[in-house]
Amino acid sequence: MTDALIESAKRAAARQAVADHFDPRATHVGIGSGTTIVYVVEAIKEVATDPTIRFVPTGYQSRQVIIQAGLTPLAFDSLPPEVILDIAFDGADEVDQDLNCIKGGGACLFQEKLVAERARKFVCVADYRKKQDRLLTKWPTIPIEVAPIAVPTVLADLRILGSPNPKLRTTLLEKSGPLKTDQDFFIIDAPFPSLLIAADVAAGKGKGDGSDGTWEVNRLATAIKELTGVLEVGIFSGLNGIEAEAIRQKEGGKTVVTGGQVPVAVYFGMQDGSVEVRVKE
Ligand SMILES: O=C[C@H](O)[C@H](O)[C@H](O)COP(=O)(O)O
Repeated sequence: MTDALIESAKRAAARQAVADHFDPRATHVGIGSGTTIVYVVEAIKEVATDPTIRFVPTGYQSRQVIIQAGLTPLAFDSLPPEVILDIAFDGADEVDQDLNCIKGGGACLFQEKLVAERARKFVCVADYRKKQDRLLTKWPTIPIEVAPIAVPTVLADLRILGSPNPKLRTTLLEKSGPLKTDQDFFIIDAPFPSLLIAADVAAGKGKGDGSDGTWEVNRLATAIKELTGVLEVGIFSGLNGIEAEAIRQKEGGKTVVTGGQVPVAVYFGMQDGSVEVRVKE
């Protein structure tokens, strides 16, 4: 398993995701963070001819990738309230059978969630290492963005929720101290046993509410998000953008539907050079 193989898997997945989902008539496009998104931007650059398209970044690195490609960034908080992104692309650290994702390996989960939820369609691109049936199979921890002053409390609360050894993420050079996010917050990485999907709970594989040591994806995301001091949790679960919009329409636009954070499709670049697409069954 060479680095070159992983990089070409990312590039292949990115090219196919862009070919299938990027419409050159788009006006606003979300661009995520990480190493895989670089190949997405590379592929978009080849087909985006309209200079008025605005690309909404999910943080500092993402903005640099957009600028270096000669595309035009637009800050998330400059988006007029009525504007919905035509599409958002991003990477993922691990994806389960239901397309729930762990994100935040690069500490950008908060802005990534804002952008994903603002998009009509959210599409993820990843290499074969990220394709699993359940979350926390190979990727070891849930990234959680936390207010610095709340770190000791949140660490203690996570242990109570069943995380054996949650840790504050440091920079690569450990002596430089905790890693700071684009919001000047910190990241806690919390391990948990591999997460159940809703069908596992229905099949009696565990309660999924933490009481028997098992957690279902949505329930764990909610439990962590409720801890005071947590800005956002790196579990993207629940509805996708199309499902969230369908509920909004049904309710006459009056109901706030939190969600739309799950991708409509995930493109995995495989070891043999093929690309596998996972969509909701
Ligand atoms: O915070 C970072 C993001 O969630 C990334 O999208 C994720 O870590 C995947 O990154 P990469 O494409 O480098 O594997």
